[in-house]
Amino acid sequence: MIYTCTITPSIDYTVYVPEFRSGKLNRSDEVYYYPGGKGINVSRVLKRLGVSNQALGYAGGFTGHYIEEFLKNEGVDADFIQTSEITRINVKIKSDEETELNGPGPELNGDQLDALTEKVRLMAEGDWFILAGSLPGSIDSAYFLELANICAANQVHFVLDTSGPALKSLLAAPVFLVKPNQQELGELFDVKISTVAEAFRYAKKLVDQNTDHVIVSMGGEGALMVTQDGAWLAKAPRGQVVNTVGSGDSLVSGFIASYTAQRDPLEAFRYGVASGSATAFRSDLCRFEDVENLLGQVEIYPFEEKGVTP
Ligand SMILES: Nc1ncnc2c1ncn2[C@@H]1O[C@H](COP(=O)(O)OP(=O)(O)OP(=O)(O)O)[C@@H](O)[C@H]1O
Ligand SMILES: O=P(O)(O)OC[C@@]1(O)O[C@H](CO)[C@@H](O)[C@@H]1O
Repeated sequence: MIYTCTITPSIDYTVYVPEFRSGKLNRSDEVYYYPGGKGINVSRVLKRLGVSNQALGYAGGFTGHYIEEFLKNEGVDADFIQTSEITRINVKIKSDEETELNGPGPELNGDQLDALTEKVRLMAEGDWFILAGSLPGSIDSAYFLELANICAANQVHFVLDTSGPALKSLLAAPVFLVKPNQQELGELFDVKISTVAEAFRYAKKLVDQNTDHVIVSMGGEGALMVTQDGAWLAKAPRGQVVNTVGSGDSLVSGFIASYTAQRDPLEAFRYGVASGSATAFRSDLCRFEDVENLLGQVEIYPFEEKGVTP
């Protein structure tokens, strides 16, 4: 079974304005209320790709209720631990640029944390645990490391798509896949990464540490995958960008959907990049047909430290 986990879900209040003017009154006649948070996005895309999974995490208040109802209507299985706090609303402004305003995650007490630990303990060998999205600073990183160690002990594949201080400590545990974007990878090492060669160098450090697959996503430029067996660069397909929110999460979904079916990391990488781009070309997340249509347009090249080998 595949489990996603979103500690900090959101409603993504997505507003299209032809020209956004900061400090002024802006009016929009096109708005959407998507359930968000990275793990939830991963779950929704997995479901669209025909892969059954369960969304775990925390939700509360009227916004939490909205998210649960939305997922139920889409047929996405969810089992959230309830919070007394209202789940955040993140504002996504789509104009000539994309502007985001994300709220904080919930304050969680010991019982709420224990309830998640218990769910992780019950996972079986061969299951997948995808921890995605921001991890509140109010929770000690040691807690997340404990979850990672339970996964390792029970041979549950551990996948990470998060950022910040907790990510740094979590990479001490065995990780099947981590998907930082270029900026998040840089933050891990306190450097600014501006070239693929630099991304390769730091991704390789993670592979040499304890991570099987590192995928560094680079927006419209595509992505770089580094494993013990080599490194590959995928060029993203070109298209009309509508809303890139969730494209990184879709990459993770596409990779896992393909990998669990074929156990072929390169094909999974291709499927992941196609899924990420398919989401960038839609207002909401990608659909199965979108991914299949883009698959043939994802070009993959082996990458060597000197550069790309076409
Ligand atoms: N402008 C774009 N054109 C084509 N594909 C894109 C574009 N932006 C993103 N993608 C696709 O989505 C993948 C992930 O994008 P990105 O690096 O922006 O992830 P991210 O920063 O983790 O995003 P998010 O946190 O919103 O999910 C890219 O590797 C690429 O395949
Ligand atoms: O604040 P976080 O947890 O880092 O990111 C949350 C978020 O921006 O990520 C998703 C897209 O990846 C959105 O659905 C959501 O609003």
